[in-house]
Order: sequence, then structure tokens, then C-alpha cells
Amino acid sequence: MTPILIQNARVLGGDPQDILIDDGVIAGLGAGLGKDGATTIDAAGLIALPGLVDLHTHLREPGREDAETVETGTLAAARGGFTAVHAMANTDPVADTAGVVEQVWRLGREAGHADVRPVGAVTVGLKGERLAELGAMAESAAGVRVFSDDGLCVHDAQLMRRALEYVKAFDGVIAQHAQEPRLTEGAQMNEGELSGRLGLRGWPSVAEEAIVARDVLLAAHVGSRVHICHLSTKGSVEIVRLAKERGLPVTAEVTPHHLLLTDELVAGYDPRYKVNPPLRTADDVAALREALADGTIDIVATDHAPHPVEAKDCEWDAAAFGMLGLETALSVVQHTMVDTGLLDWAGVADRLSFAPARIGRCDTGGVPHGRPVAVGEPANLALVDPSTTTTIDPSTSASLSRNTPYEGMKLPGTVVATFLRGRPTHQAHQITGGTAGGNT
Ligand SMILES: NC(=O)N[C@@H](CC(=O)O)C(=O)O
Ligand SMILES: [Zn+2]
Ligand SMILES: [Zn+2]
Repeated sequence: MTPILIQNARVLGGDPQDILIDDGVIAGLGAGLGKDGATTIDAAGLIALPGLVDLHTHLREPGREDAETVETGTLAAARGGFTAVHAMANTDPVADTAGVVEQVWRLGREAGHADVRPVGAVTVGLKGERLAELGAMAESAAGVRVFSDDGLCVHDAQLMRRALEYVKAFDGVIAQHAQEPRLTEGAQMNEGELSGRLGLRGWPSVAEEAIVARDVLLAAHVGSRVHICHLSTKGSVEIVRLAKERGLPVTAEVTPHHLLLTDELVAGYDPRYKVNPPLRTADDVAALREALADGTIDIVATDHAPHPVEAKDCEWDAAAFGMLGLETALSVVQHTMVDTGLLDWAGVADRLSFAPARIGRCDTGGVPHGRPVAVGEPANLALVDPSTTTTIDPSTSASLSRNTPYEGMKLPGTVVATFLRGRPTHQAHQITGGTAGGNT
């Protein structure tokens, strides 16, 4: 492959530098680099970030290839600046065996748009009755380290304890969808004054917080890692903050939509805003932003949840829960965190690349992600233009689904290019500008 010389990129938002990519790795970093025969990219004004890592993606394959496939979902990932995604286990069949996780992992390799790290189910068939073959999934070619029944909560405390104990042996983590099922039967939106007015069954904050509190205590008791999926309430933030002050082994994620959108949007009964956990109040949003800024919440994870048109183009009650997220995540984070002064680009690199790779244990080993932008590291990179504004148009999405809540919204920032081990997996437009050194 021809070497690539990225010129004058602001690495993690710092001073402009050149990045030389050769043979899939970062071969040079500094001002005024030259390389005969390299393809050059003028990156003046662009931010260079480590390739983003999503700890929470629904790719829908196998089983719901009408909503998304590994191919289309990872293409959406590349467009969003991601070089690795963790594919949730709530597929059909469920990813609860070494065979299924290896199949998903292999499909990712074949597509080649982003590395796919399968998440293994905690319980057989997501039924919450007995543990799946966690060890076999960990030892499989997919090397699973993250286990989750996401979509459903592992609500049986004894099963949760056993799962936490089991994954300790291979440094795995249980990613919990924190939802007390008895407190959320038939729930349709955030419980509050508005749910009463709209006549929709409420999903109370305490249903999340009760599980977060329990699992933090269980993880402490067992000495094993728990990760909280899509944290959505101020109360959950307070519990995680307290747990971290005590040094307990807990990490947490927030989605882009919970950083931006509130339950007020539900007033029009538009199922685009139907998601689990539900959109909460402005007070919750403020607490989530603050927690992401101060590190109480470790990462942003998209919870990219594609659904076919018929699952969303219907009455609120009948509609599916979930929103697209991969292609818009960075723009929403820029809008809510960077442009508000809460986080700088180095912070964005941490919350969307370094930290998720550490939690998913893909920061070391054969094809590492979330590595520093430094000489000798794999050239997994995203180039971002923060000065642009785009009106979100679902018809241009790489996803097979269209259920974005941002349709028509103006959001800042464009992912101009993404590189996976030096190979461009996305280019917003032709960015290469000829050949460096000598004749062009
Ligand atoms: N977030 C959602 O509303 N839906 C997810 C499941 C989940 O993440 O809990 C899905 O699989 O569609
Ligand atoms: Zn979930
Ligand atoms: Zn999910």
C-alpha cells in the first residue's frame, strides 16, 4: 500500500502535525514530515482522533438482516469515525455460543469496514435462567470479553453474581441493561408529570437506579467488573460517583441521545423518540453531561439500534424501542460536550476511544484499538472537520434503517475520513491531494 502523509492535522486538538502512515502503522509524527511517493492529505483545520470504539452497537445479524447487517452496520460505523464496534448479543439466534460469536466476528472481518468485537449473551437465549457458555465464547476466535443480555436486564441477583464470578477468570466484564422488570411492565416513556398527561405508562428512574445500586454492590462483593449500559438518570450518576469514590470496579456509558434529547419530545407521540431507557428530563441531561465531563461516566456508547420502517412507522404503543447512532455520535458529542466547553478533543478521544477499548479489553493483543496516536501504533484514525454544520438526512445513511431522532436537525462536525490499520474505510469526499516529494 502506498504510504499516506496526513499534513497539518491537529492531533487530539493540539498543534498541527503531520502523520505518516506506512504499512498500516503510524510511521512518523511531527512537523514538516516528508516522504517520497506518499499520497498526501491536506488536513489543515482537521482534528485527528484515534479510531473510535463503540462498546454498544446492534448489528442485527444474524436474524434481522432487513434492519441491519454486519456489512451495513460497520459501514455506518466507519462513516461515524469508528474502527471497532462491540456487537450486542440480542440477535436471532442469540449470540450465546462460541459458534454464533465466531460467525459475527468472521462477518466483520469479511466486510472490512471496522473490526467487530462480538458481545456474548450472559444467559442462554437471553432468558435469564441459566448462564451461557461464557468461557467457550471467551476462548473462541472472537475472544469475547464483554457479556450482556442487553435489551433485557439480568435481574436475578444470583445469576448476576455467578456471571460476575465467572468472567473474572478471563478479565471479562458484565455489561448490564439496568431495568428492574417489575417496575417497568408495559412502560412506554419516562415516568413523570408528562407521562401522566400523555396517558403513557411510565418507566421510573428508580427502576434503573435500583439495579445500578445492586450491581455495584455485587461487583464489589465478588471483586469483578461491572459496566452499566446507557445510564440515563441523575440518580444513577450519583450511585456511580459514590461507587467510584470507594474504588469499586464499575464503569458506565451514556448514549449521545441521552446527552441531547429530553422526554418533552415524546409529546407528539412520534415513535422516533421511543427508546430504552427512555429520554429523561433536562435535569437528568445536565447531570449526564457533567458526569461525562468529570469522568464519573467513563464513555459514550451509541446503542445504535436499527429498526425497519414498519417497526417505527406505527402507533407509539406498538413501535419498537431504539434509535440509530453510529453516524451521528461524534456530532452530538461535539454539540453537547465540546462546543459547550465541557470536554476538549483529548477528552473526546478518551471517552470514545481509549476508555471503551480498555473496558472491552481490545486495547492490547493482536488487533488493538484505542491506542495513542504515536509512532509504531496501528494507524486507526478519524479525521474530523469541526467547522462544518450538517442537516441530518436519514436517506443518506449507510444503515439499512432510517430511525434517527435527529432528522432535520443541524449538527456540527463532519468525519472527513476514517482509517483502519492505514486503509481508508471512509472518505467524505476526495481528500487525497497528490503525491509528496518530487514529481506529482
Ligand atoms: N435501546 C433500545 O431501545 N433498544 C435496543 C435494546 C437495548 O439497548 O436495550 C434494541 O435492541 O433495539
Ligand atoms: Zn439496553
Ligand atoms: Zn442496546
